[in-house]
Amino acid sequence: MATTAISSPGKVLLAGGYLVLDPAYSGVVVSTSARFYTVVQDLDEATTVARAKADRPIEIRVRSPQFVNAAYTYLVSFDVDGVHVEQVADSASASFTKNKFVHLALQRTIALAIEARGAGTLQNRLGYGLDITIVGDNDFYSQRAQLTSRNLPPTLASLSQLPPFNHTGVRLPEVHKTGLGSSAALITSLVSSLLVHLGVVARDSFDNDAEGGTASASEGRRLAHNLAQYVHCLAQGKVGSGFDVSAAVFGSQLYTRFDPVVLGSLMKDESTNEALLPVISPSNTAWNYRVEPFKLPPLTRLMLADVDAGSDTPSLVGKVLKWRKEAATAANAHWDALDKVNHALSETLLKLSEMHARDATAYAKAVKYLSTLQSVQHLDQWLAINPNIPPATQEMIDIFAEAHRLSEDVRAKMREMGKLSGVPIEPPEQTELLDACMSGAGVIGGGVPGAGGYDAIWLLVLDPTNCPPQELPSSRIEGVWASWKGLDVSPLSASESVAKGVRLETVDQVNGLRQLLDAPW
Ligand SMILES: Nc1ncnc2c1ncn2[C@@H]1O[C@H](COP(=O)(O)OP(=O)(O)O)[C@@H](O)[C@H]1O
Ligand SMILES: C[C@@](O)(CCOP(=O)(O)OP(=O)(O)O)CC(=O)O
Repeated sequence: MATTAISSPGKVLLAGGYLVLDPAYSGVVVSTSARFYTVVQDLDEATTVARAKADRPIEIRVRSPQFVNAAYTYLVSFDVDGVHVEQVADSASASFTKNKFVHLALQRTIALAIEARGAGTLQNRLGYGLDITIVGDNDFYSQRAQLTSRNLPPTLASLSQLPPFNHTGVRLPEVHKTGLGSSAALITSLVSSLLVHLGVVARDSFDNDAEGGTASASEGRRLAHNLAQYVHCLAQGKVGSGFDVSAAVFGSQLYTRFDPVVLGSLMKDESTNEALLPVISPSNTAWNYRVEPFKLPPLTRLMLADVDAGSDTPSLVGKVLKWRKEAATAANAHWDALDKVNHALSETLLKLSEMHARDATAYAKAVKYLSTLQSVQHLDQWLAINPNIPPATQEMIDIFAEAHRLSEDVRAKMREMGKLSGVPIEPPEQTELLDACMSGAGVIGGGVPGAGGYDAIWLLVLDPTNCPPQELPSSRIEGVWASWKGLDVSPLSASESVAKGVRLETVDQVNGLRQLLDAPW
C-alpha cells in the first residue's frame, strides 16, 4: 500500500498586519515549529472488496483523530461532466458532519489532477480509493482543558508532557484555535500530499527547504502554493493576503501578496468546470506574489502565548480598511511609514544572522552579555561603551539594540493605527502585558501578531548557550505569564520552524503518527 506523508508549518505575522493586504507593502512572517501532517494511503483490495463488488465508485475516507466525530467519507465518480466528489454517510452512521476545507481540497485537487494526467490514468491511480489522516500539532488548539484535567499548570514543561496530536475531547467546530493558521497549514499539507500521491508533482518537489524564497523553489512547490491559495480562498469565501498559505508552503519569509485578479472567475463557483491548470500553473505570471528570504537570528527564541480573550479578525480588518478608505491621505502616509519600519526590522534581524556567520564567538558573547541586562529601561546600557567588551561584540550589541528599537517602533505605529481607526490592535491590556515582558532581561522585541487584538502575543527572546535554565530570559517570561493578573495568558510550545515550509515526512520519524495510523477507523 503506497503512503504519502507531508507536513506544513503554522504561521506568525510578526509585522505587516493589514498592510500585507496591499501588494504595495510586505509582511514579516515566521513559520512555526508547530506543523500539520497529512498521510494519504491507498485503500487496499481487502478493505474495499465489498464495495468493489457492490460496484460503488471510488471511496476517499478522511479522518481527524484529534476530534469527536471528525471522519468524512466521499465517493468519487467520473462522467462526461468531469469528476464528482460527493460526501456520504459512512457505513456506521446515517448522518455526517461537513468540512468545507477538506471537501474543496479533495474536489479541486482531483479536478486539477485529471487535467494534468487524464481521467483514465487518475482512475487507475485512485484504485479502490484512499484513506487520509489529518493531524495538527497540539499548539494549533488550546490545551488549557487538557492541562487542567491533568492538574498541570499552563507552562511549557506541562505542554511537553502531553501526548503528540493530543485528542481535544471536542468536535472540530467547538475547538479553541490558537491562531497559528490551522486551515492554511491543513490545506497546504492535504493539497501537497494529494498532488504527490496522484503523481501530479514529483516526491522530491518538497525536498529543498526553499530558504531562498521562490527563486529556489521547485515548480512542484509553486504549483502546490497556487492550488493551496485557491482552495483556501474558496473555502474561506474570501481572498485574504495569503501570507498564511505562503508561510505554510515556503516557510519564514518577507511576503508580498499576489493580485487577487489571478483567481478570476474560479472564485465564483466552487465546482466550476473551468480549466484549472492554466490558472494554477506556476508558469502563470499573474501569480505575482513575492517570497523573500527571512529567518530569525541565531541564539534567539520566538515565544508565543495564546491569550484567551480572543478577537474576530475579519471584523478588525473591515474597520481598519474602512478607516483607510475614509482617511486615505493620512492612512497611506501612516502605512508608508510603518512599512519602512517593518522592512528595517526584517533587514536588521537578517543582519544579525550575517554577523553570526561572520563571528559566532563574538555573537555568542553579545547574546550572553545582553541576557544579563534589562532592556527597555536600560537600553542605554546596551549602547554604553563598556571597556570590557571587544569592539566586534559591541558592534553586535548595537544591532540588537537597533532591532529592539525598531520592534518598539512597530508596536507604537500599530497602536497609533488602532487609535486612528478605532480598532483595538494593541489594546491597553496587551500593552501592559508586553511592556511587563519587555522590562526584563533578554527580550529583543515583541508585539501582537497579525491583526492584533486580544488573540496572542509574540516575543523574540535571547537564548544564550550554557546558561542555567532558571537564568534564561524565557524562564523569566514564563514566570511573568504564569503570574499575570488580567488576561488569561497560556504559552504555546511553538517556536520558529527550522525546516521551512511544506516537506515530505517519514511516518515513523514523526512521534505519535504511526500509532494514529494503525488505530482502526
Ligand atoms: N485537524 C483538522 N482536521 C480537519 N479540518 C481542520 C483541522 N483543523 C482545522 N481544520 C479546518 O480549518 C478550519 C479553521 O479555519 P479558520 O477558522 O480559518 O482558522 P485558522 O485561522 O486557524 O485557519 C476548521 O473549521 C476546519 O474546517
Ligand atoms: C489582517 C491581516 O493582514 C493579517 C491577519 O493575521 P492573523 O494572524 O491575525 O489572522 P487570523 O489567524 O485569521 O486571526 C489579514 C490578511 O493578511 O489576510
